[in-house]
Amino acid sequence: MPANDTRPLLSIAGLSASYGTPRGPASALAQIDLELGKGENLGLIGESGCGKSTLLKTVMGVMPGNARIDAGHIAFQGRDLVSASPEQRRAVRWAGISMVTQSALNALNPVLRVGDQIAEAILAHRQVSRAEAWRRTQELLAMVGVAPERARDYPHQFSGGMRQRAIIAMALALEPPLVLADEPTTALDVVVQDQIFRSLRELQQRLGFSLLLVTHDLALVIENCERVAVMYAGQIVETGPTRDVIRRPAHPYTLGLKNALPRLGSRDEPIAIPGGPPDLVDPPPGCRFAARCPFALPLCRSEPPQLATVAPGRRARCHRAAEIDALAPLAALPQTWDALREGPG
Ligand SMILES: Nc1ncnc2c1ncn2[C@@H]1O[C@H](COP(=O)(O)OP(=O)(O)OP(=O)(O)O)[C@@H](O)[C@H]1O
Repeated sequence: MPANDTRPLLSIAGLSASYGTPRGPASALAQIDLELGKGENLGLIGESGCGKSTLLKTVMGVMPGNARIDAGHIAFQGRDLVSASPEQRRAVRWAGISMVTQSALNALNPVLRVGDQIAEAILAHRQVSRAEAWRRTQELLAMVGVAPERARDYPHQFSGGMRQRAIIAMALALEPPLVLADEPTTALDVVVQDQIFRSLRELQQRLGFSLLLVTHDLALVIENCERVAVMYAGQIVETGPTRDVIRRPAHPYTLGLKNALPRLGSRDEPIAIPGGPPDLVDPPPGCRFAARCPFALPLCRSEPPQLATVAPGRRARCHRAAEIDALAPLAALPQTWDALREGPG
């Protein structure tokens, strides 16, 4: 991409995807619009099953066999990946877009030395000698905070944190402009998690990659991502600068997520959002959050809201987004959600 290119690094527009299931297609992603600039960090949050991993796998081009893209585009450096040939896709994978997943144990081959696995990734994409690939591997391990001589170890000789660092080294091996991270530190304790994120940020300063971070941990997003996208039942319901979204959510679901967090310095109990997500095989005709939303109107149950700009740099998918300042204080009250628990009407 030329240095003066002002296009976003990644631009997802109208992306819908589904999984084939015995009951019919499950709408796992619906009309996803998302942009990520060069060097930017975007956090993707939302409850389990909302489609975060599906979105990353779709961008990476590693969807399972029963998944299909139904509509939309994923432009990476201005080129559409949805219509790209398998060869073009392969060329982008790892060299253009790499992925760090939650389970380093599954991502590393237990019978190969860690260093060999990283060196192989380099040799598969770059015209370099084995010696050069090995030198680069040691350099990469040092960069992520693993002693280079440990390159000769097998994965089982590494601690969980070291394995995760090795996976990050592998993801950065070809210096891709975009790194997708799916709960990269969830299995690790908080101290190791902090160390890994510190290294990631340092590496980012040196290498300049963009990061799309999937996590259920809002604190990680607040610390590491300047922008956040909130997902619910396969849709983006809100995006914007992290601080603004957390401080003043523009969507009732984000208000609910905030309530579910333990509040620092407060004796108030976290408030859970009652109910569960809709059936993705037969999603509701209106807003996908309507059944759990204390502010839903008849319109919300019949008309799907669009992801609309609500302030500069901020978008929300809610018919009542304009009234959110009046609704927010109500959302902080447990009885608002209790009414929903007792059933509508
Ligand atoms: N291979 C599959 N076949 C059918 N349905 C699937 C498949 N993989 C995921 N799903 C469904 O697609 C939806 C989105 O799942 P996905 O794993 O993307 O969510 P997630 O937000 O990443 O969840 P988690 O935080 O638990 O990882 C869920 O309803 C899930 O059950």
